[in-house]
Amino acid sequence: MEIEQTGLKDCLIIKPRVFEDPRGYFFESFNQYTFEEKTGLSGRFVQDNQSYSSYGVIRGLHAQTGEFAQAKLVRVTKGEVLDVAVDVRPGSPTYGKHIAVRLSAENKLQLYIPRGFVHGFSVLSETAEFLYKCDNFFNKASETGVIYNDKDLNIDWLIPEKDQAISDKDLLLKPFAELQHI
Ligand SMILES: Cc1cn([C@H]2C[C@H](O)[C@@H](COP(=O)(O)OP(=O)(O)O[C@H]3O[C@H](C)C(=O)[C@H](O)[C@H]3O)O2)c(=O)[nH]c1=O
Repeated sequence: MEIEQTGLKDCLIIKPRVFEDPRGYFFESFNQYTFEEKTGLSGRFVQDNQSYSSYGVIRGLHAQTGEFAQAKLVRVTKGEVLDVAVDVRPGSPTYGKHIAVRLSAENKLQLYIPRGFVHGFSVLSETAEFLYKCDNFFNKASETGVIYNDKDLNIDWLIPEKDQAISDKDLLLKPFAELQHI
């Protein structure tokens, strides 16, 4: 697997080694030993999640706070998304900066998002299947986030406003300026 830095400390783009042959392809979507050896980060994940969304859906920007903060290793197994991670780590030199990367079943790229980031994605294809590993368990009481169209973050989700589909829950998320540190 190859690691690409994003400019946000420990937020990494991961390109797995894909073995192709006349039957199709094979790749290790996760190997704890290889992950830890290549990244120098903990590869101890405790929960796998999967979501399925249609074109125009924007999920996020979400995080869990405090002792339930989560690092995530995200990938797409059907379709394509624009995956966005925003650094909100206390004292980070890149506080408020974000990375946006296209993840797709085609490119098989993964994004490792450390604890202390809010995370979201927009669906660029007709549908998208989104899988991710978390290094901490779900804890509803610890959920927080930033509204997807925050003016300070000014994220380009690559989805025309008329096509955007946002949950009522996400419409209630706070502005970035009001977010307490994760
Ligand atoms: C996240 C989560 C949710 N749920 C339940 C709670 C809700 O009744 C239902 C849907 O949850 P939610 O609307 O929060 O799902 P998403 O909007 O996809 O949330 C995720 O979206 C962004 C992209 C993230 O990075 C987070 O991991 C996560 O917040 O699943 C669980 O039972 N376990 C869980 O770990």
